[in-house]
Amino acid sequence: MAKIFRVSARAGMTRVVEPVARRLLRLGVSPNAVTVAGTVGVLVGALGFGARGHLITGLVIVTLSALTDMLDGTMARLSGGSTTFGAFLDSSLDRVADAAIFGAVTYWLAVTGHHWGAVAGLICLTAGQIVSYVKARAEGLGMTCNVGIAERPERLITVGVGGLLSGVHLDWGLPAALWVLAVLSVVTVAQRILHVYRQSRRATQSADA
Ligand SMILES: CCCCCCCC/C=C\CCCCCCCC(=O)OC[C@H](COP(=O)(O)OP(=O)(O)OC[C@H]1O[C@@H](n2ccc(N)nc2=O)[C@H](O)[C@@H]1O)OC(=O)CCCCCCC/C=C\CCCCCCCC
Ligand SMILES: O=P([O-])([O-])O[C@@H]1[C@@H](O)[C@H](O)[C@@H](O)[C@H](O)[C@@H]1O
Ligand SMILES: [Mg+2]
Ligand SMILES: [Mg+2]
Repeated sequence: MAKIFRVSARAGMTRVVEPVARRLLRLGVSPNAVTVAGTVGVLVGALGFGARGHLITGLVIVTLSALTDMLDGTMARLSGGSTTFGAFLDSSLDRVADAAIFGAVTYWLAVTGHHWGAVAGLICLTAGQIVSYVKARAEGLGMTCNVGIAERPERLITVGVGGLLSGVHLDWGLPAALWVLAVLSVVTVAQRILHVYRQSRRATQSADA
């Protein structure tokens, strides 16, 4: 369900993203520059504003910056210049951005006395990084791992909805969203490990046959 929604959301976003990508390419901006700039934007929004309790300002800056993650790949594809380093940089800086976002909200919850919310934030931070690591490791071993109930867009949107609710003084919003996401992230880790297990078992069976 979330996957179908994501695919159609992505198709819709492409219509907006492509003209911007073409224009940036004409201006001589490289996909790698956009990848780096988007990450710096997330760091400023999350650490400079979110962690200090300016949730709405942080949310706006982080959302605009995180959306550039669709722009860099589109620019690379349009220019026929997708690179191995670009793919590596994109995924690696996504991990930095995710750490800043979940680190920021966890810190803010901890210093404002929402200790159980902070615990959920820590689970989201670590489980989210494991979700990505499991996929990267599987791909490094020649397998695929495009499964899971809480992939990156779902994770960002869920924390974004929580940040929005707490930002308009519904204080339960962020802790509640983080607890939902903590469960979904742990489930995603399990789904991915199971997916890799099945692939490797099939590979062993066909090698034996
Ligand atoms: C209660 C539970 C509720 C759950 C509800 C959730 C349901 C939501 C369902 C769907 C979500 C819809 C999302 C919107 C569409 C997103 C579509 C999508 O799939 O986006 C993925 C992308 C891009 O990913 P990626 O970087 O992997 O792809 P690229 O297109 O860039 O291609 C990569 C390849 O390109 C080449 N390349 C790249 C770069 C480069 N420099 N050189 C290159 O060569 C190379 O070949 C690469 O391999 O986007 C994302 O993942 C970004 C997420 C977008 C969503 C943003 C939403 C933000 C919302 C909130 C922000 C949270 C802020 C919280 C802050 C709190 C307060 C501080
Ligand atoms: O595994 P996950 O974190 O849900 O989602 C991943 C992104 O975060 C990563 O940056 C990208 O390069 C991967 O292809 C994958 O889409
Ligand atoms: Mg990208
Ligand atoms: Mg990315």
